[in-house]
Amino acid sequence: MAPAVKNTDSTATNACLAPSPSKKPLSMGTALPYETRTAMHLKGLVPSGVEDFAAQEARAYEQLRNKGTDLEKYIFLSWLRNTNLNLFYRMVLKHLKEIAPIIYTPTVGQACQEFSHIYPFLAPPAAVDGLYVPLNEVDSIDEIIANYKASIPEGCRPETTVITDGSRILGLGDLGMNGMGIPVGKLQLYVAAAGLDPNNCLPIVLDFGTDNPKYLEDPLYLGIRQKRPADDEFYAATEKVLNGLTRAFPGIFIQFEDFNTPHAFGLLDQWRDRILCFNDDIQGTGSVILAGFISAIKLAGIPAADQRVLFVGAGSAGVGVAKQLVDYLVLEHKIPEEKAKAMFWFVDSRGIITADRGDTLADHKVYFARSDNNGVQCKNLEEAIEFVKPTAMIGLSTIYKAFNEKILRRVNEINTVARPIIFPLSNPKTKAECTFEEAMQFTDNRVLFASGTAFPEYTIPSTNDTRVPGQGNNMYVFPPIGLGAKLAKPTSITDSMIFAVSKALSNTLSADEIARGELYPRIERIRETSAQVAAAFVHQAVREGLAQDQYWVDLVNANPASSATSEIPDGTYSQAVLDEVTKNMWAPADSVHQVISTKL
Ligand SMILES: O=C([O-])CC(=O)C(=O)O
Ligand SMILES: [Mg+2]
Repeated sequence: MAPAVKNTDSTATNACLAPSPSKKPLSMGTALPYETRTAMHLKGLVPSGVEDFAAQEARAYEQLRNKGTDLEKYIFLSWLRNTNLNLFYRMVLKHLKEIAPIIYTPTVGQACQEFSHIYPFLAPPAAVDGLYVPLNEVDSIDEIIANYKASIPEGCRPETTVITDGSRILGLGDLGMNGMGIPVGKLQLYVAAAGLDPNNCLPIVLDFGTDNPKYLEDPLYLGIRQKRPADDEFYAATEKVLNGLTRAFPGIFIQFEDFNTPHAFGLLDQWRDRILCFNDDIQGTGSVILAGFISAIKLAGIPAADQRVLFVGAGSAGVGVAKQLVDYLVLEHKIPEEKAKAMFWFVDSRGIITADRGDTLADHKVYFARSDNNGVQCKNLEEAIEFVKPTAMIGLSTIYKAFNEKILRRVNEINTVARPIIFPLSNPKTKAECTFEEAMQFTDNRVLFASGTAFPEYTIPSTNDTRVPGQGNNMYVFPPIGLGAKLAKPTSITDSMIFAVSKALSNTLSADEIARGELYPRIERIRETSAQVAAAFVHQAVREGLAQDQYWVDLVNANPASSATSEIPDGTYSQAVLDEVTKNMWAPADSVHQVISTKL
């Protein structure tokens, strides 16, 4: 893995890690030198051994490895984060490939389902996860935010927030307040992947009830026990929270996450031109899948215009992804919009979505409804495959094993020339349409693959060649978008910025990764690729005239990356901007002296 990028100004970098007079001192335990222990009246309160961060890290890693299940590992890591933030991030960065599937998908899904049962007994102010905003308290949002401000170290100020109401957590459905695990997990990825300062990241759950009877009846459920409000009340309450947030923290970057589909689209439409916000499931997933798709069509062996893409599942993510792909085909491959749109079919629980199938389509499904079906209605995936003869299948159905052996073999058979593109994107593992191993086995190892959740590598038995599955997960894009937004401070996040991000991500692939048929960069180098993607984002924000931070405007103007217009962003960046972005990435401190030298 690339070494953690260091900020040149370690004092500024770690200001929020340092003990502040009014707060509990940073827990560095066994790493505190004798003289500091004496000064802090801690002599005799810790074992006498003084060790460096590397030794602490080795002990923490040993303890992690000794946990029997992934959920126990998740609980241990949450505890570590709350007790020693610096150590937690040192370990996460060092073992990201191993730890990401625990703090993030798939284990975070199980952690959310169990959230009320595994909730720790660490109480504020010692440990504050973020904001829990109950529906009946939205009028007290200023007070809630003031409480939060008082709980974080002096000098820190939230600049990035991930907000959910838990109504559609991954592919797991309505988990109510238990969905808090997602903003917490996403923000850990912001820090690990793109170097956001962890103390300036704010997870928020809107505890607006749940329609899931399992939780309403669970005696240990910690959210409010009532059904979700009607739309009017939902939007009015959300508005109060968002207004409170932007009042307290002007310019804060807001990521909407895992709202049910109508609300995901509704909130984005309502807010995207008013505040600095972004929907990760619509725009983030769309962007990351576009990046994988760009890479896949380069390797598939047929012209882009000959792709026939079958989407399985028609929620916010699916439609968001398909719209990004249409835009790309129009802008990049100069395919007229109607023709590009006709390269896509959607299957939902009633079969292929057509204009004449007899049901009232949800608004977001109308754009892709087919009207060239001559009255033919395909009722299920098998029929749809025979009708469409897809070159690419993108699963966002949350139906476990929907891409079974028969389906995969058939898609492989149809694609004698092109390599089949199979993206089982549903999350977590228990919802994935197929595994990497299955996709390899049932396509004679020809598949171009990306999944939403992390799958193990696969070794082809006959050749002993080990292949790495692409993780088509928005973790490759939301962290750099958040970093780029924090730096350039655009007034809003535009489609062109998202487009630039996809192009930039696809450009990060190394020659070796491309040669091995991989569609995403290896996770071990995610800090490096996040910096590149963030740099492209900053360039695009300036190019569009929306960046408000004069420093970045001047830097980009002095170092233009290309002559791309804002309509067709190319995802390029200059070395000068990349260097500066890299310098602005937070990294955990390497030694106790680095943390305490200026503060004690
Ligand atoms: O969290 C993830 O892994 C991807 C995502 O946003 C979702 O599935 O809702
Ligand atoms: Mg999500």
